[in-house]
Parts: sequence; C-alpha cells; structure tokens
Amino acid sequence: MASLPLLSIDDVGAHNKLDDLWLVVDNVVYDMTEFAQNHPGGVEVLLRFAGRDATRVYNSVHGPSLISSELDATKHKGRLDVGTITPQWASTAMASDADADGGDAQKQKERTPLDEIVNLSDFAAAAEPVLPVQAWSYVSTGTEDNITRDANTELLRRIWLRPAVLRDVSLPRMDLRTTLFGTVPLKMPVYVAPTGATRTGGKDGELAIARGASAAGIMQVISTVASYPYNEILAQMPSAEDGGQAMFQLYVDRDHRRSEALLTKLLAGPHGRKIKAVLVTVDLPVSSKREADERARALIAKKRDAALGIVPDGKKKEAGIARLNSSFIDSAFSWEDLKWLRKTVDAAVAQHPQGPPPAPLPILAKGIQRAEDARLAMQHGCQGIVVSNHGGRAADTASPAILTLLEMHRCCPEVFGRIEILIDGGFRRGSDVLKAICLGASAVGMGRPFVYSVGYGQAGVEQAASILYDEILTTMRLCGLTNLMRDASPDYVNTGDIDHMVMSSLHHPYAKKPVWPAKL
Ligand SMILES: Cc1cc2nc3c(=O)[nH]c(=O)nc-3n(C[C@H](O)[C@H](O)[C@H](O)COP(=O)(O)O)c2cc1C
Repeated sequence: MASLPLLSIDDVGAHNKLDDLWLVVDNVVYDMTEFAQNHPGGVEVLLRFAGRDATRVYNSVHGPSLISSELDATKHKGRLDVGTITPQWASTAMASDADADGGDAQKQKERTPLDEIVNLSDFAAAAEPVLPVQAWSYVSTGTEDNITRDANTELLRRIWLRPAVLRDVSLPRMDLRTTLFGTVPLKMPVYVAPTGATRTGGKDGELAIARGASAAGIMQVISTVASYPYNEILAQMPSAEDGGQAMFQLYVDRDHRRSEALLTKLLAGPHGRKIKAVLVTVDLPVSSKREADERARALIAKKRDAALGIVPDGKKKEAGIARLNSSFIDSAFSWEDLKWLRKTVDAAVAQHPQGPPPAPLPILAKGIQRAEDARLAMQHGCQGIVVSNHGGRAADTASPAILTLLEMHRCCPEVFGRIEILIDGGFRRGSDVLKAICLGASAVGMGRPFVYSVGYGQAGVEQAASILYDEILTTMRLCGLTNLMRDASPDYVNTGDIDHMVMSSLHHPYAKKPVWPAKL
C-alpha cells in the first residue's frame, strides 16, 4: 500500500459516476467501477458514495480486509492525501449508516459484563442498548410482523419434557458428543447458523465465531455474505488435519458462473479441506420484507443524505441491510439445479492440491418448511436438510421449525435416519436442543445468540457455547439420559399441546381446491 500514489480529494471526487466509480475506505482509494455490478449489496449503495469516503458505512457491515482481498491490486488506485481533506469532506465521511464495530466505544463500556451473562437471552438483552439502531434492527427482527420468529421459540416452550428418574446420571457416564456426516465430530449437537454481515454484532464478527466455535468443539457455518473474506475466517481455525472444520452456506448467484468461481476458490483453496458440507439456502429466493430493518435504514439515509447534500426525491426507498445483502440471489433456482450444484461442488473439491476427497462433500438444502420438500431434497440427492424458516426472516407466518419437524414424522418418516436433519429457529435453551434431538434432529443451529455474543469477541462465543453445553448436560441428567444421541427418543417429550397443529397428511384436511372460473 505504501507504494501507491497519493491522491487528493479532488482526484477522487472526479470519479463519481456509475461508469467511473472510485471510493475511499480507510484512506485507500479503490476503483469499484467493475465490481459495482457484482456487489452483493447492489450498485446503488456504492453509487451514493462514488467519489467520496465510504469508510464508516463500509465498516458497519464489512471487515477491514474484505475490500482489499475482493479487488485485485490494479484497482487499488492510491492513498488518500489526508492533507487535502476539507471540513466538508470530513463531514460527509462521517455520514455513516451506523457506528462501526458494533456500537460506539462509550456504549461498549456500558455493555453488561460477560460474567453476568447466564443464558443466551442475556446476550440479546446486553446487545440491544449498545448496538447501533440499524444493526439491532437487522439482527433482531424477522419478516413483517415477526410472527414466525416468535413462534419458533414459543412452540418449543409448549413441548413438555418427560423426565425419567432413578437412573445413574453421574458425570463420568455423560456423553453429549455426536458425529455429523459419519466423519465430523462435535462436542455437542450444536452449530452456529450462518449469519451474513456478522460484524454488525461486534467488530470481529465471523473471526470471533471461528475461534470460539473451534475452541468449544462445535461448528460454524460461514455465510456467502460474511463480513470477512472466507479464507481469513477459515485461517482462525486449526488446520484440517488438526480438526479445523466448518460448513459453508451458499446463496446461489443469478450468474451461476460466479457461484462456480466462488466455490472453486473456496473448496480448492488453502483451507478447502476444512469445509465439511455446503448448505444451499432455499427459503429466500427473493428478499423478504424486513420492516424494522428498512425503517432504520430510511431514517439513517435521511440523515446521511442531509450531510451529503443530497436532496431526497421523495420516491426512493432505502433497502435494509438484509435486502442489500440478498439482491444477487437466483430466484429461478429449482430442484433440477441441484444437479448443477453437485457437479460444481465435485469439480471444485477435485481441484484441491490433495485431489478429490474420499467421499463426496455433503450438500444440504437449508430452509425446508414442509414435509414434501424434505422428501424431495432426499430424492434429489441431498445428504441432508436444514429444517428452517431463516429464523422467521423468510415468509412470515411460515410454520415454526419444530412444527415442520413433527410434520415430517407424520408425512415423510422415511427421511429420518437416511439423511442428516439439522434444524434451527428460536432455539435458546439446552432443553430446546434436547427436544429437537429427541424428535430426530441430528444437530441444532443458532443464529442471533451467536451474533450478539461476538460483541464480547471470542470469549463471548465460547461463553455462549459453554452455557448451552451446561444446559444440555443438566437437562439430560434431570431427564435420565446419559448418552444423548443414543438415548434421546420421542418418549422424552410430550408434544400434546401442539399436536393439533401438525398436518396429518400432505393435503389440507378438508378444503379442496376450487376450479376457477366458478360455474354460475
Ligand atoms: C442477522 C442474521 C443474518 C442471517 N444471514 C443468513 C445468511 O446469510 N444465510 C442464511 O442461510 N441464513 C441466514 N440467517 C438465518 C440463520 O442461518 C438461521 O436460519 C436463523 O438465524 C435461526 O434462527 P435464530 O436466529 O432464531 O437462531 C441469518 C439470520 C440472522 C439473524
């Protein structure tokens, strides 16, 4: 970087158009003209900062190294000559969408001390007052009225445990371990669900999760729209030989060639062997309506436009972080395209310097919300599914995840034991995890709690995992289970309070599809 030429604010300001788009991040000037068309967050947000300093808005979502690793060296145009900065430039540079690094420094100091956090909900309570409004809105909310987000947790709480007593549950007998895909050991059947722009929760974002999850013996799923470059995240883990392991979540790009290039770079790259599965997200073919996220964005955009001297046209709607992050997703992706994905993944892993792995890399469909689709995923060759409604961030009023799991027992029981069945959505307690395992899940994912935990860096992630471990262990002992994956069965849960909501067949029990137009 030191060898780059010094550029004045006028030099930068001259490149302020779609076909000639420079911007400044951390005093480095980047030519974003070509990249703008491929920016996962869309071109508009870049255009707003064309010829200007985008440091603060950039840092509120991305890690510092993402931009320099995404853009090749020819696009690093120079260093900003800070001597040319005018008060006006400085004030627009401060026109950020949110404070970077998960809240400002003063607020960070007021964060509840980590040793006072005793359960996963405490992480959310600690984050709310310190996160910038847009970060909090982005992470905490779901779609529209948040019905599914809330019901995910509510329904878990309506399942009663059926503890068995007078069993020897002394500590040496207890075993929470599991193995996913026959080869991937976990200290407990828990993983960190993929969350895009995790830096919104704390400045180390996915890096802290990588370190914390590895130390805790669980697994992280890295999102396509992670705040940090994938290899930087993977580098935080031990080598593949020493147990470094993660999964990768894929949003398929409208231009499949871009997804092919991404998977090849990742799976054939230096950390490729740490990736143990690809989770292709299927529940979000289009951006959903995240109202709180969009309200927060609109409010901030107003302030920012005032600082930038932009006169609002009264029409333009600002997209929230979630919408910006998902505008590239292929809404035409369908079951038949899984063949393309299988081929792409196989070709990518085969390019690894160590050659093709002994077994195909598992592909899981993430976002299964009905029994029919669980069966279809299996029939289309998926090695697993994630029963998930995106934490209530896809279709609002979609079934709570645990209800879908029960529906599968009624309507497609054949999938259990044949593919891995992961589940996420609303799990906050060790007892919630135990219930899902009793009902046939292989492992349980959690999203928001881990995003909030990164406000405390690696220590927060480890603490979240440790709280869960203790809660699962204690619930097992209280219920008379010693070896979780061996002993767990539906006999330990009473689902009577929600059974009436479980579909009894794949069809509506009495409503029939009318033939339109009506015959009058
Ligand atoms: C802030 C945030 C970002 C997310 N980003 C992604 C993503 O990039 N890809 C994806 O498949 N799911 C994403 N999800 C959904 C999670 O993977 C997971 O399904 C959900 O968080 C589980 O619900 P929970 O937060 O109640 O535990 C995101 C969820 C949140 C809260």
